[in-house]
Amino acid sequence: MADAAAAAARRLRAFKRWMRAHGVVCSDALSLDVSDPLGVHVRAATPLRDGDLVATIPRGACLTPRTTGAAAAIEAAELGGCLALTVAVMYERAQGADSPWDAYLQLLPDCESVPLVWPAGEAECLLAGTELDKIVKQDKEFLCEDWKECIEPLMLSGELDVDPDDFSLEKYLSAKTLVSSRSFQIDSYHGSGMVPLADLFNHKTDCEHVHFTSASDASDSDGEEEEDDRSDASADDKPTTKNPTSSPPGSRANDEDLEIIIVRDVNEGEEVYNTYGTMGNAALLHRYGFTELDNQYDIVNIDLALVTKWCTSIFSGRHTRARVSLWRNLGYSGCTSQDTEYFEIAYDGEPQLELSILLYIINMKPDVYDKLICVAHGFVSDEEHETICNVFKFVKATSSNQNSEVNGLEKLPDVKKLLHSESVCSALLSLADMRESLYGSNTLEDDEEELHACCVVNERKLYHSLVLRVSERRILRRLREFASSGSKGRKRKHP
Ligand SMILES: C[S@@+](CC[C@H](N)C(=O)[O-])C[C@H]1O[C@@H](n2cnc3c(N)ncnc32)[C@H](O)[C@@H]1O
Repeated sequence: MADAAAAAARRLRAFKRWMRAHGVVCSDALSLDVSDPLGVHVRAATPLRDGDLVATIPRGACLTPRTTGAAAAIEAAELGGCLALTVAVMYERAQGADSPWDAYLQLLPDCESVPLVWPAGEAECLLAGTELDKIVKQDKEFLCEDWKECIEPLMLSGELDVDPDDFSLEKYLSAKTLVSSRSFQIDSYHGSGMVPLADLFNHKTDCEHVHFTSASDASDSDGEEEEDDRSDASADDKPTTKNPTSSPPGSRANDEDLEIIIVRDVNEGEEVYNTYGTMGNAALLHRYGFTELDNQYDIVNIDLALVTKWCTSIFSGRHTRARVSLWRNLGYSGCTSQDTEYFEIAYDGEPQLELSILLYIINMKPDVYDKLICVAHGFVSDEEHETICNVFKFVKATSSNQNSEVNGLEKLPDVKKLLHSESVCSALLSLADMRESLYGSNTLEDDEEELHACCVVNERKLYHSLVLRVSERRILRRLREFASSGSKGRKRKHP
């Protein structure tokens, strides 16, 4: 333990020398704390005030596909985005002490503990039923393909003169985890890169203390991400330096330094946080290997396939297909990712509007449905809730079971109120149960108890996967509360 602490302190001293040699200026007001085995923390050595400039970093000090010794080979192989940066990181790591970034790279972990590099059996078991269950398996498949198609040929071409062990699939996945958890969009010339010092700040949702910006930053606008890696599910959330679009793509580098500026006061001794974006726990664990308790951006998804499974357990397959088709003809769809269509359940348990509308249509009485399909095309509007308003009005006019609440129906809250019907809520309760069953036989209370007893330092994978499971299952509990409030005291009837 003492040896590990001494080695960490040595690496930090070497990094500080490296910063001085490369023109990276870090204010004495920031202290870099390497005493935690889980990683570096940046702290305030003295009180920090909004507007304080605490560091400047020359763009040339950043490790990018342009600045690496492998730049020519990367360009010749026409690698772009995340793949190009991952090759740059692998190449510089392979150079060891000869790499200009050696002291910086030595400060980084071998890999970030994201599910991509968890042993396959462990990932399967720990993530069963969660939002990451399928994604991690797909990631691995895509990255293996990328390695076979791009990295192996580059290595075999001899252009880089590297030891094949340094470009193995395992090393590729490790470098990829660093790129996914630490890279920034710098500017259109450098693209995405590793920014020494800037990548030492940890994340806190909606409570960051620092912003990264360039010296001539006038526009204060985030840059466009040049991202071609299909497995990089949350590329939108990547932290960016500000004003990166000031030079056109492919033009010469902008030589202004990147700056780190305080945007929220920090007391002496407190940790100085950045934000990596507004992300739920699934995205945080997927990309960065950690989670946050009580994360307001958490969601849980219900696949359309689960909805149709529920529907066919009550109605016929024909009924299911016809109702989904009417829903689509009214202009509705779910969210899509790769080959899956799904609906989001928000942190507070509220289902995505499109899901409630689908359940409403599924439960519609056959005679009303038969009349509606003939006129549905005329109801479609650009305003999603206007379409469903038209449907409500039609149902009211057609159905014997007239609903006076339809009068004056204009705003989204009115629509939501009508969708909070007995039949929709009862379907939501069934869907919550079906979604919950994917987690296996443990109850939410079992998971909460296990989380309570779990040590984040010694059982990091278990801890963060439990936070993810518990967060998702609490949302399902809130969905049940939401749905139960809709069915209370009402008689079961068709909409
Ligand atoms: C950009 S680095 C931040 C610096 C990092 N702590 C280090 O040791 O270099 C991102 C990584 O830091 C860790 N991290 C960042 N914010 C965290 C948080 N709020 N809780 C736990 N780990 C965090 C995760 O391992 C993440 O992948």
